[in-house]
Amino acid sequence: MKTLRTEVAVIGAGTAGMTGYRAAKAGGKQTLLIESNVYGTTCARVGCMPSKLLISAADAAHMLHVAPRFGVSPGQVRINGKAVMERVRSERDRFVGFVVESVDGYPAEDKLHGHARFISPTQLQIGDHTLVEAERFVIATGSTPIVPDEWRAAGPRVISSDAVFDWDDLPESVAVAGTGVIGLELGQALARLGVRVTIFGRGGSVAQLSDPEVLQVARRAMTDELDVRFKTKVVDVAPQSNGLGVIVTSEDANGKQHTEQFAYLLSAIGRRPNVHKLGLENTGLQRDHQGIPLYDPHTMQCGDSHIFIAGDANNERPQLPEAADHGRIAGDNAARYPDVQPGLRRTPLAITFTEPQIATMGSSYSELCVSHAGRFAIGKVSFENQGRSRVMLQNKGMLRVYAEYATGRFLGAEMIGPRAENIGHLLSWAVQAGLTVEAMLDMPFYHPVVEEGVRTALRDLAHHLQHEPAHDCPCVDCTPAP
Ligand SMILES: Cc1cc2nc3c(=O)[nH]c(=O)nc-3n(C[C@H](O)[C@H](O)[C@H](O)COP(=O)(O)OP(=O)(O)OC[C@H]3O[C@@H](n4cnc5c(N)ncnc54)[C@H](O)[C@@H]3O)c2cc1C
Ligand SMILES: NC(=O)c1ccc[n+]([C@@H]2O[C@H](COP(=O)([O-])OP(=O)(O)OC[C@H]3O[C@@H](n4cnc5c(N)ncnc54)[C@H](O)[C@@H]3O)[C@@H](O)[C@H]2O)c1
Repeated sequence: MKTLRTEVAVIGAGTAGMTGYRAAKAGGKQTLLIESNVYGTTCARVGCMPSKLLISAADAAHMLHVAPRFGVSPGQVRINGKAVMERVRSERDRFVGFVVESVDGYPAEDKLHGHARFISPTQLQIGDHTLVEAERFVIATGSTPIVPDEWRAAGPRVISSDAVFDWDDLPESVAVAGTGVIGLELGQALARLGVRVTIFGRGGSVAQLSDPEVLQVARRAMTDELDVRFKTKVVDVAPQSNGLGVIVTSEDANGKQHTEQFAYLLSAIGRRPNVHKLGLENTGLQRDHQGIPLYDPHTMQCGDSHIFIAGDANNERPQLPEAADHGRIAGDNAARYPDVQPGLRRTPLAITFTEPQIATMGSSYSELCVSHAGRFAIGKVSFENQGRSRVMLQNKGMLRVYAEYATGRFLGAEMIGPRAENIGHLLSWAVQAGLTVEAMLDMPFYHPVVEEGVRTALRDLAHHLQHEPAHDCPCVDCTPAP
């Protein structure tokens, strides 16, 4: 076995790992980037980019579907599944190509291929070929979709999101398990592209929402358009005898079972951080119940050790911009160690690209019920009669905004509605800037724009801050039942 020595070893060449590698190099350290799979990152290969490509095709189909309501008739709509998937794959390959080009630009001696595993706090074994000795480490190993073993046993027609973007045609039908971000984004996109889709949600959750009023509106918006069955569990999955599909048995809240056939079952029930085959038991690090090392979210340092953890691997906020921020902080601190410094953490912002879009920014309702119980007020707006939303036939949804009683400081918001991706930015910037509701209402609002709906919600919030008692949370943990 070959032995390599380096100052910093970065495990995983995804977004967090690549950013971490560049930060450690910028800190003047000899750095080795270790990757077990192909280069290209989860985001570009099987995540953010191909999913948004599929959603854009679905948006185009949907626009034609609603056009007659404006008096515009597009004629007979045909969806060419092969052409849809061809564009998804070719544009995806283009994005992946840019990432691979970046990695190609790194010096050859900085890269190593193989699965890394700690065999001591300062040593990694890479496959069966190399021993790496390093002074500091960045764990940036990402996450893996969860597919329960009993579903996987039904064969190759049980898939995760990874498989969707390699299809060369759209299937006739897909059962989706999970009403989280992936289940709803992909489920709605496929349904809008003419695929027969049923989405099973074992509870009542909708993506990342926690506000009960927004959740209620979101459930209605989803069930109005899609076959979403809340409070319905997938209890059995078997292969079809011809091997061309799966037989899915589900059970609703009354215990009633239903058996249906689909071409695929897409498991979208969450992703697990890749910390289990890493030999972390050989590092001496303290770990939580999921096996993730305890770390400081401002420095990414695990305990007071020379090991840092970034991106989906730490499961804090499994999103692309966070992976990049984590990676930068971890790589920088690995280079500076032991002089570790807090890095820039931004206000939380999460966007789900369904239609209506879903956005949460700043502190969520469920977080405020814990941190500010009895000390925050709520304002809201429904988009049903909001002028511009109605003009665009996108008048569905609700925004709820939160502020602190004593100071009037804006704390966060949850919404489903039109242009949530833009409103999400606006409101998360306001949280990060520490604005009060009063200061936000002094800002310009044009006409007619969806942001006038934000103003309505803020005016309502200002009123509640002045005249009403503090919002009393009905529950301590408001997360919907799983
Ligand atoms: C379908 C889907 C859609 C998404 N859409 C969005 C979106 O719209 N917006 C958004 O912000 N986020 C989105 N995300 C989330 C986003 O893709 C991830 O948060 C982000 O890519 C995580 O980056 P990472 O660097 O932590 O992990 P990754 O990019 O997965 O990198 C981890 C790397 O580590 C390697 N590795 C693992 N273990 C080892 C080991 N032991 N040795 C060596 N190498 C190892 C892996 O092979 C992998 O290359 C989406 C995710 C999915 C699945
Ligand atoms: N637009 C985006 O930013 C975007 C898009 C896709 C994915 N992502 C990231 O990827 C992560 C993973 O997405 P996801 O949708 O897989 O996870 P998720 O955590 O968003 O949703 C998982 C869903 O599965 C349900 N569930 C869990 N266990 C189950 C079981 N045994 N049976 C049935 N249902 C079960 C949960 O109640 C939940 O509704 C997200 O947290 C997100 O950060 C982000």
